[in-house]
Amino acid sequence: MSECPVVLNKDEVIRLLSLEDLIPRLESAMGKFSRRSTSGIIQPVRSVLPIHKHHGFLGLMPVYMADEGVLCTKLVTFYNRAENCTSPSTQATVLLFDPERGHVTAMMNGEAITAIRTAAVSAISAQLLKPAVSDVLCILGSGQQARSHYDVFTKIFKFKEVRVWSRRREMAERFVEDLEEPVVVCCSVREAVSGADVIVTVTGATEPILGAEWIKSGAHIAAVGACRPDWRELDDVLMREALVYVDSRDGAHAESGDIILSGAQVFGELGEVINGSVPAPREKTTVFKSLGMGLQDAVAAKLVFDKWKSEQ
Ligand SMILES: NC(=O)C1=CN([C@@H]2O[C@H](COP(=O)(O)OP(=O)(O)OC[C@H]3O[C@@H](n4cnc5c(N)ncnc54)[C@H](O)[C@@H]3O)[C@@H](O)[C@H]2O)C=CC1
Ligand SMILES: O=C([O-])C1=[NH+]CCC1
Repeated sequence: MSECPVVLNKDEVIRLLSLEDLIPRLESAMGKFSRRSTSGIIQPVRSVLPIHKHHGFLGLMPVYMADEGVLCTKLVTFYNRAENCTSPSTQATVLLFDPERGHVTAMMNGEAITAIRTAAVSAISAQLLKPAVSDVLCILGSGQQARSHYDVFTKIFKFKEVRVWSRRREMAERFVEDLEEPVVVCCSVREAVSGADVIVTVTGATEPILGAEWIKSGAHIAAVGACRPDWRELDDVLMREALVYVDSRDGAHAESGDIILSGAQVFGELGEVINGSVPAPREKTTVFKSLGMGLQDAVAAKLVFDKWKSEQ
């Protein structure tokens, strides 16, 4: 190693990563990614190594953005484990490299990056696809992603009501205890999503928990969990009847149980909507099936590192 990398912990990443800077950079990078041949971005579908014995996975998410001079990879572990386990179910480290010389320039906490960039991408999907009048936000799940989605969505949008459901009610109650604004704790998914304009699914579910029959026509769903080809959050009818958008078609066809097992057609990539090459009819029920891309981590990590350098 020719130089020692800068090491940034979770608090530093949170301090250095501004949502205002992140969102336009993500839009621009995802738009560019969806232009493929002219994009100058190399991002293979993530390699995922199963850790059978412990119900977990190790994902490797490299990306090279030639025009931006960004070479990056995230290493992420994610587990499907009991709620009483004290370790976070998603943990990650992001490495930035010098693309010319090959050494690592920065190593940073990837949990913060994963939480913030995933919520920011979901917010971009909601900005483009949610109903013109969106008063009610519903969050299904009460973990790390639930919190980052709550923070980002309530910062960017104005909802009249926010609801949360968690499989164990006490987890939802604990979730709302930390919040300054009132959030309604719901007893069932059906109650939580009924009449909601925007629904975020951020659970560790492996079977569908959200059915088409409970959802208001025209709602927008940011479906963030179920990142394995045999895991589900949404039922077949919802997947087949909604317009389904993804972050990456290749990723979705390789990794999304909601898409693979329902046989749903992908209507477009979020980047294509950003580019204006795929329509975004707000009156239709829409699903953004998020899987996460190395590109999103790279954009966030570069922002963090550039900000850190500007302070030296
Ligand atoms: N699309 C993306 O870019 C990313 C997706 N994820 C995925 O998002 C989901 C949430 O991640 P975290 O918030 O980090 O996890 P977490 O463990 O902090 O929260 C998971 C939540 O799901 C609930 N849950 C677990 N099993 C369930 C089940 N069978 N039915 C209903 N609820 C259940 C838990 O009670 C908890 O509220 C996971 O599936 C994770 O793999 C995580 C990071 C990025
Ligand atoms: O993009 C990401 O980091 C992940 N997606 C699913 C689990 C972790």
